Amino acid sequence: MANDTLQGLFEIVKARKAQPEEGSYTCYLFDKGLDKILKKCGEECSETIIAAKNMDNAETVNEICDLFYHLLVLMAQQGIELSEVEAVLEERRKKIGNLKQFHQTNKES
Ligand SMILES: N=c1c2ncn([C@@H]3O[C@H](COP(=O)(O)OP(=O)(O)OP(=O)(O)O)[C@@H](O)[C@H]3O)c2ncn1[C@@H]1O[C@H](COP(=O)(O)O)[C@@H](O)[C@H]1O
Repeated sequence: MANDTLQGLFEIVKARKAQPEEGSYTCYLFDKGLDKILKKCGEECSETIIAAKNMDNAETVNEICDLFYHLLVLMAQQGIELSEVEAVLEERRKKIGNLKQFHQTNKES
């Protein structure tokens, strides 16, 4: 579900890059270029931290959505596919499982 939502948004972001559209905020970011996109990622990250420190979950969720969106714009800008991120996460998931098993085995012996 979350995967489909991110994938759907990413498809729109990539479509904006391929075919600029009037009034599109995404196109505005691509026009400005990498430095602007990186600045926005930094800002949204800071705003997420502030919202979380304020214990405001509704605001934190909003800021996480802004951050996800800007990260997807960054990925499109750099030619990174969502499948590359998923593949790394999937590899890590396997490794974490192995590590737990390793600690468990060591404790028992
Ligand atoms: N998910 C988002 C999304 N999240 C955040 N934002 C924009 O990110 C900006 C963040 O707000 P800020 O106040 O930090 O920035 P700002 O002052 O508006 O802009 P800057 O001058 O600082 O760049 C807002 O303008 C939001 O509208 C988004 N803009 C677009 N999308 C989605 O992207 C898709 C394409 O949108 P368009 O490119 O606008 O057609 C649509 O499906 C949208 O839902």
